[in-house]
Amino acid sequence: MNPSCDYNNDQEVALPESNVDLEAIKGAVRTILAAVGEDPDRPGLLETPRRVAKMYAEMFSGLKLDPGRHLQTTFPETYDEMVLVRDIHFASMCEHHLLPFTGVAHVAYLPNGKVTGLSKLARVVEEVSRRPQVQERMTQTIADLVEKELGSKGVAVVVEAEHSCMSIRGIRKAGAMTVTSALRGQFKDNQASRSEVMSLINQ
Ligand SMILES: Nc1nc2c(ncn2[C@@H]2O[C@H](COP(=O)(O)OP(=O)(O)OP(=O)(O)O)[C@@H](O)[C@H]2O)c(=O)[nH]1
Ligand SMILES: [Zn+2]
Repeated sequence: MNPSCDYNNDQEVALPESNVDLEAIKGAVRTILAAVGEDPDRPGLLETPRRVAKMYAEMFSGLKLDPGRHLQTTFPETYDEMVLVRDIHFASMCEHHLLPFTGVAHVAYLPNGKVTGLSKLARVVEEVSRRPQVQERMTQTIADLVEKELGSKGVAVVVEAEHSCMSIRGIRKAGAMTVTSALRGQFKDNQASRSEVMSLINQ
């Protein structure tokens, strides 16, 4: 770790202190540049290791955070119908190729005596997305956090994403969308609830 890094003062994005080892990433990027036949010391590439290190600090900023903490802001409410926040945009990193997968998450829950702030559901998606992972695990992680922290009677999470490891390399199928879902409680067990949430998500 490099606790003395000054990237935390960057205006673009607030990063948790020392969430990655910036110096190690810079060294690794130099090695990769040399390995692909580039000259890491040519002027156009001199700043690239620093930029890439900063990018990874941002893309992996959720690794050491507990996204569940956002859901601890709750308000007692008797409202017991579904709450759905649709189209929460995210960018995550596929753990197989370290290439982005991007798309939207839809998060629904059935309150159990309390509701959380709507932005907190988006904060959970944002923070969970900032890790290297597969889409299936990201989907489950969000559902598990909402179920655990809110004690919800039902949770449904649907994630739709395009994986650049499938669109710009390999099989090169741009536009192919991957859809994953995680259902908990009533949304899993009750056919009518499940149909209702899925039809609202797909509207
Ligand atoms: N299930 C799942 N697979 C993913 C995800 N992101 C990437 N992959 C897949 O991970 C697989 C890795 O397969 P490998 O055969 O080990 O790697 P590869 O030779 O680079 O595979 P190709 O992409 O087919 O060229 C690929 O099929 C990717 O499409 C994800 O979020 N979930
Ligand atoms: Zn991949």
